[in-house]
Amino acid sequence: MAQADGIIRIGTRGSPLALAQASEVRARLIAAHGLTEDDFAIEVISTSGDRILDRPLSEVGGKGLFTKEIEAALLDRRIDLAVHSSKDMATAIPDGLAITAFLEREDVRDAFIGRDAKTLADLPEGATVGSASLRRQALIKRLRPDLNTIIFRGNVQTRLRKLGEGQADATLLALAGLNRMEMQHHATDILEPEDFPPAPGQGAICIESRQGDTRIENLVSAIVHDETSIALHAERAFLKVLDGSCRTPIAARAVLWDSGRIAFHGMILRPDGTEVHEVHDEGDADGAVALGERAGRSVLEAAGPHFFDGWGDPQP
Ligand SMILES: NCc1[nH]cc(CCC(=O)O)c1CC(=O)O
Repeated sequence: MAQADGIIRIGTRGSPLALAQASEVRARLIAAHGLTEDDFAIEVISTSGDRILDRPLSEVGGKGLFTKEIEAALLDRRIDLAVHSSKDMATAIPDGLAITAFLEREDVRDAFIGRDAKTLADLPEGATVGSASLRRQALIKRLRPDLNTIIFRGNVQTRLRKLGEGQADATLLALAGLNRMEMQHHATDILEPEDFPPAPGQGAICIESRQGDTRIENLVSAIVHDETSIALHAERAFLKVLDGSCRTPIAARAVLWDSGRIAFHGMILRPDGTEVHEVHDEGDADGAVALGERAGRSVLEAAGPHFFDGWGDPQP
């Protein structure tokens, strides 16, 4: 491709996982278009989610925390495309921006990383699990009400360090992130998604760019993964229906099978794991959004109007 268009500036967070994801996007674009590394600049942007490390995300303002500053850089034209973990993306995208690609999904499952006990079942009564994720805390308490959960913030390396220091007996991390950093040997077990469904979007990288920026849209269209996009549309539609409170633990997994059918599993939980509402449904791939919305409405209805009471104010 001719370089008259200029350097492609990729915006990313600075964590090792974020940088690995940005390099993967760059490598895929290089392979798809015969470009070289010199055609790209990787701009590291610090986000509030990287700076505020002493509070759970749900208290600081939820999902936008890992994306707001990067989206501002897109709107200011300091970068041309942003690489995100889909799991960190709010369902509302700022005016003028759009998700232009979902890449092929990595493993969607959560990994268990234990110090002495190698599996969740083997943890002794009253053991402590570190996690910043409301979903993981609630799923743990549902399966093991005797366990204590403490907040583990920071990037993957920080959390593994805290575990190594003995601040908890175990932690959970997305296997996708460990795989991308070639750190999968830290996992002592893998949690099955039927018992331990992932966060909507887990394991999938997405690219965000300015609406109408056809240079970037054309470039990234070559690396879009259709099946992942369909699954993500269903999972994000489910999330959007439930978005009233970012303190709600929400899990969802859409799987494509039999050329064009989607199997959908969604769940909402009370943060202490004592109440769970889940849905299994299926539908055609071309109705992915409708399937996710229907599943979202069905768990909302099962949960009833008071399910969300008493967890603090919904985020704006
Ligand atoms: N908020 C942190 C975050 N965002 C995405 C991932 C994992 C990678 C992915 O889901 O694609 C992680 C770390 C983790 O949960 O272990």
